[in-house]
Amino acid sequence: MESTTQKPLVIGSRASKLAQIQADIVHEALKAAHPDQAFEIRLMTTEGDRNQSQALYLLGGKALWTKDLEVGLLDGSIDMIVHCLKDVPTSFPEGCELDAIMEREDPRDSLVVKKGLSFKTLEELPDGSVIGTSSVRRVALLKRSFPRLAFQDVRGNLNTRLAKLDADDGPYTALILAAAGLQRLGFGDRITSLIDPPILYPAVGQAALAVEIRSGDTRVAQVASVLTHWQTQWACLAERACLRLLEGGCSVPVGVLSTLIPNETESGQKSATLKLVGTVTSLDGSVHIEATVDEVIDGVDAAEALGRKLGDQLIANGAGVVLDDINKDRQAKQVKQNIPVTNEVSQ
Ligand SMILES: NCc1[nH]cc(CCC(=O)O)c1CC(=O)O
Repeated sequence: MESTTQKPLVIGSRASKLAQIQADIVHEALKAAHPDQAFEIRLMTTEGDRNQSQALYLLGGKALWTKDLEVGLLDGSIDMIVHCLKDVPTSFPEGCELDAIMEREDPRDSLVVKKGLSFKTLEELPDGSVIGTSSVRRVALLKRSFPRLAFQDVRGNLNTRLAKLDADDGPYTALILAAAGLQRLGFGDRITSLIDPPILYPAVGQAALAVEIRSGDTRVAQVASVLTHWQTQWACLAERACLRLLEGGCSVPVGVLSTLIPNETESGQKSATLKLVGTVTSLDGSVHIEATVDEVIDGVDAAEALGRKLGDQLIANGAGVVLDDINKDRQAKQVKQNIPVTNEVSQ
């Protein structure tokens, strides 16, 4: 029985503008589904927000963005966390688990050209143009197709990055940003062009929002489950299973393009054909490994098994060498700069 006298459920979120918009999306959907349940949003800054100085590749740790919120989840000050699924590590701290996954928006990355410049596509950019991105996946894949372009780290939330791009004396000609984030933030008009595979394969989980809860909190799990879009959930859990397998000891520029086609079944039992194209690319773009799997699946377990199969295929096709090199490169730089050694990267 739900009643308005029940204590409000607290939705935790980072405090950036994008994170607030995402928390509002979740809040509105939950209110609509549970009119008698009260909710409130609690905003928190995370280590990732506080430390804007170092390259994400070296700083590592997607947990930078999630840990402070997870502490709140575990101490009961919040009941659920809204995340971009892309930023959620593939394994959770003890006591936390992934719950809902919402319908995915456009998973593609986009080119955002500096205001006042008329270039429309990557092809049109002059040699040596500086592309701002902090994602090793984007750098690796773009170096492969556009070795004549230059790449430079850019940090900060989306608003900050766009301001850095447009600054008169700024170094960047263009940024690469997820279309979904720009659209949610109302900056869809800044998308100069969308970048399709095989130029850029999306990051695992890109463009899907997700909710993390306390393990075994059946009440919150039940409340939040209305948010789940099963087609997105199956595809994204498969992608995450692939990434988890590849991370075994190291972290990599991984891209995955998922295509899920629901099957008509007479029994009402859900079923779908899921095709996954996975990529692992060396940091300089010189080695590029691909694999494809395509199967009929009947649930999340089968989705995850298919994701692991994709990971195994990538290893069989030679991804292991790329993974080892990247791991060594990162560790050497971390040691040199006195940064704690970690194995996670920004996607
Ligand atoms: N790493 C930051 C981040 N995490 C999720 C998104 C985009 C929105 C999404 O994938 O849901 C972004 C910005 C970007 O990559 O341009």
